[in-house]
Amino acid sequence: MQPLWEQVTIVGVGLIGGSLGMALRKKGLAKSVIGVDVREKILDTAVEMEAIDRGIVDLQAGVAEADLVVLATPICTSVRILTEIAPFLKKGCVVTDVGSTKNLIVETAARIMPEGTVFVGGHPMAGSEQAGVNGADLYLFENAVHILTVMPGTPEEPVQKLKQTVNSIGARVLEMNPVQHDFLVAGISHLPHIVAAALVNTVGRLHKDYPDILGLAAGGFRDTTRIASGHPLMWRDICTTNKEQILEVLKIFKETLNEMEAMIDNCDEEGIEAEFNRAREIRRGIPARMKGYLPVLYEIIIYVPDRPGVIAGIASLLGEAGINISDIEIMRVKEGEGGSIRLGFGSAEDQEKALTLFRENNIKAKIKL
Ligand SMILES: NC(=O)c1ccc[n+]([C@@H]2O[C@H](COP(=O)([O-])OP(=O)(O)OC[C@H]3O[C@@H](n4cnc5c(N)ncnc54)[C@H](O)[C@@H]3O)[C@@H](O)[C@H]2O)c1
Ligand SMILES: O=C(O)C(=O)C[C@]1(C(=O)O)C=C[C@@H](O)C=C1
Repeated sequence: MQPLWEQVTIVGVGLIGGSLGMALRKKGLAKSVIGVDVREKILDTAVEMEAIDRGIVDLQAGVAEADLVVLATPICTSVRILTEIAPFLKKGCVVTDVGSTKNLIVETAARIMPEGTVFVGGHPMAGSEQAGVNGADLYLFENAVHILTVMPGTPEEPVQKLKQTVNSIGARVLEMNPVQHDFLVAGISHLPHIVAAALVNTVGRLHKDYPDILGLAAGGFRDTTRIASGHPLMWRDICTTNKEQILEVLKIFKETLNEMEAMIDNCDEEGIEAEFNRAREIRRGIPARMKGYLPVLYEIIIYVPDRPGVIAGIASLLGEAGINISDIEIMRVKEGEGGSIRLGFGSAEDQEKALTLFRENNIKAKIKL
């Protein structure tokens, strides 16, 4: 692909910045990708992981020649860095960010961006609980929604270039204003993190008197609390820069919790069942095959004996039939006996073909709904 940018500078080559650098380089979207971070060691790792072409610790020098700057540090740091770099940006430079909240940085940009430069806020709705460049993933943005907060009066050409960049790394652009963005993500992203942390800390309190409690954690506790392992500093910045919106959704959450508490207290069987039914229905509304809005995987679960070479056998069976495996996970295994494997395919057609193939070969298989 023809490079869209001469030089992209990513400030903060961590999980998101590193993943973005990998995707930009892989797709040939920039002639060079420069990384700026606080320590040489991080930059060396980023070069080794092919996330950047070259690293530089000096912020001013790192952005001076860039025609696209991406701020990918914790949000309060990005706001501070934007203020610091603004006077040194070259004419025509486009600045975007990946921060989880948008009001503060968009307001700051409106005040300080020099004439001839453009700021467009960004937020990829993809990530993980890991932090740092070692957690970066070339395919992190594949099928993810990438929100852009394009403000009225922003020149069309840089916006189009940015949209093309986002689309080229496999994500899908969704335009939103920062106020609406911050309220919606308070509900769909920030509340879950706060609740997960509160859940873990509640069990932490029990842990004092019942030290064995963590050993009892099954799928439910693990599934609902994965994100509680996220970077505390990142989440601190999210909470402080989205205070009002988070407080608003927390109020609704507490009301919901209080209602459930009352139902349980009153042994209101009908009410409890209705509440769980409502939750089940709403959750079913999340498109099952989608991360964000685009289709991702068509999945099958197979049950196989625990024997050396089983996975290789499955892979070649599918390979010979021209079916590509998009994702594979060993779900459960009893050593020496057998286990279940989840396989993901790129289309319903491949899923159907694979199911037939497994059944023809006496491999127990079912579609994962
Ligand atoms: N983690 C996620 O799931 C996720 C998802 C979407 C958006 N975001 C947003 O992306 C941003 C980055 O998050 P992350 O998860 O990649 O964090 P991270 O901790 O993995 O990476 C941040 C990087 O910024 C560097 N950094 C910190 N201060 C710096 C400074 N002053 N100058 C230069 N570099 C500096 C750190 O060394 C680190 O390499 C945050 O604003 C976050 O809100 C995160
Ligand atoms: O950990 C994940 O799987 C994430 O998608 C991280 C997540 C989220 O849960 O909403 C967290 C913060 C971001 O701003 C975007 C994404």
